[in-house]
Amino acid sequence: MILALDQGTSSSRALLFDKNGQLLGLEQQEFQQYYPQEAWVEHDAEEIWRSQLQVAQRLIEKMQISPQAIQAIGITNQRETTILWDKKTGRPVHRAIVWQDRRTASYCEELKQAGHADYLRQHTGLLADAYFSATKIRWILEHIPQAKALAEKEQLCFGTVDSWLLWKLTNGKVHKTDPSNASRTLLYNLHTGEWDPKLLDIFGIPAHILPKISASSGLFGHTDPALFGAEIPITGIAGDQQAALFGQGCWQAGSVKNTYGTGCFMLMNTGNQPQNSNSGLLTTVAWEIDGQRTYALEGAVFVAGAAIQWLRDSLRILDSAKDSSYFAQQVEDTNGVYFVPAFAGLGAPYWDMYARGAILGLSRSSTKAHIVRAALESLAYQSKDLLLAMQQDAQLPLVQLKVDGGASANDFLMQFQSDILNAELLRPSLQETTAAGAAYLAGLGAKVWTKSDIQGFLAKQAQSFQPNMPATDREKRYARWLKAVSRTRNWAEE
Ligand SMILES: Nc1ncnc2c1ncn2[C@@H]1O[C@H](COP(=O)(O)OP(=O)(O)O)[C@@H](O)[C@H]1O
Ligand SMILES: O=P(O)(O)OC[C@H](O)CO
Repeated sequence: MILALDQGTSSSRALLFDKNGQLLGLEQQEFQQYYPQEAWVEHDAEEIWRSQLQVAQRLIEKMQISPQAIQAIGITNQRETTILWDKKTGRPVHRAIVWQDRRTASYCEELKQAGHADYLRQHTGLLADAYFSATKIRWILEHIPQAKALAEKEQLCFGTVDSWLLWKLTNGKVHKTDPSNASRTLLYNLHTGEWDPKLLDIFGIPAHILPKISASSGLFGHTDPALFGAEIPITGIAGDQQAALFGQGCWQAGSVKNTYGTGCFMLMNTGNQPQNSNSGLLTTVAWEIDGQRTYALEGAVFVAGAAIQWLRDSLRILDSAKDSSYFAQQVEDTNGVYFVPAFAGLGAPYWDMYARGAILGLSRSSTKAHIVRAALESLAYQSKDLLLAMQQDAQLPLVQLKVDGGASANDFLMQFQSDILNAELLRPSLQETTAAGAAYLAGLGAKVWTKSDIQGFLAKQAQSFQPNMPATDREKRYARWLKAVSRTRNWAEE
């Protein structure tokens, strides 16, 4: 059996897979989001750890399995989210600064003005944007005196969520990450596969706080026996979007998946060479296995399912995210309402840190159902923005898209997505592809499975959504979406 730990932005999950790659059980726990200031987003790193440990322990108890039966653990995680902790006590020096947090936007402008954007682009495949970890690390070092003092004594550790969980699982024995997570920090050189000294210098980050980088599949360490009653090897780590790419079986160059979670993330496998984007996409490591790195092009949308969460938790017009489908289908269309959920600026392909959310086209006849429908449609429009950029970079027409993530359970959304893209969507029967990807990497790393075993698991039935919207309708709606997006641009610029 393989245990996958899937630490997402909205919840922590633990999933058990049997020797045939079948999902045996799942435990999940949402945790608190903190919004201390406009466009700041934080998590309590201790709560991330507690919730992740609890779901794993609960699952083992519920399934009534012996911890010795777990052959390996795979970790997958929300990426970029930044945690700094005291090496001696293991206590975080600040709340985790979440990937969506925009507090370092003005510093990113300074980076651009200082002429660093080209170096960043060429060596990391990323942009000078508040999304990535480096500017968040710098912010903590500058604003939290304890962090600075610990750094001076070489007693400070940095990690993305994978490293933090690994550290806690091994009781402080292992400080490592994998290339898929490292490639989201703005500190990792895509070509050498190492932390880049010039980037560390630009950001003023000491090298000794960084984790060691190990292949995504292979032994990272063993769990402390006090946690589960056994020393379980941790043999797979990947950022959640790359894990989903792996879990969807997108192993060949040119294959694409889109994940609908808190955000939306479209990734295309580009093979063993990093490919530059001319269309606002990111170049990233997909995974490293057996000394071979695979790369991907990625389009990232910051707010997707989170817009539905906002309707539920802030506006309180939904009892659950699932209900969005019911309300959306109470009306034939949005009656001209467009919802641009740029709560955290706009990611790919716009990269506008100062865009902010808007609901446009309201009239006296607008209802809750129109707004809910517009929110769901915004996930599909944002994904179309990504796909067009990807097609431009890859020079390939895309006819089929593999989909997954929490919001992909919404049939209304999937049909609308297929219509607006004019492409077939394939939703696998196992929707937990992120966790499956982590389990596969761990299973390979522990030599429980071979690649061909995993290919056998992947050949399962998928549900297909076929496009069914007249071209003129599709084009008209998308043109209105682009107009709506243009109205949100640069809103918060000082
Ligand atoms: N049926 C649904 N319709 C629309 N959105 C949904 C639905 N179910 C879940 N979501 C949204 O999907 C997100 C959760 O998906 P998940 O893949 O678990 O996210 P993450 O990995 O980011 O924590 C939430 O933002 C939630 O609002
Ligand atoms: O938690 P998710 O699934 O929304 O994924 C978050 C991404 O990894 C952020 O880059």
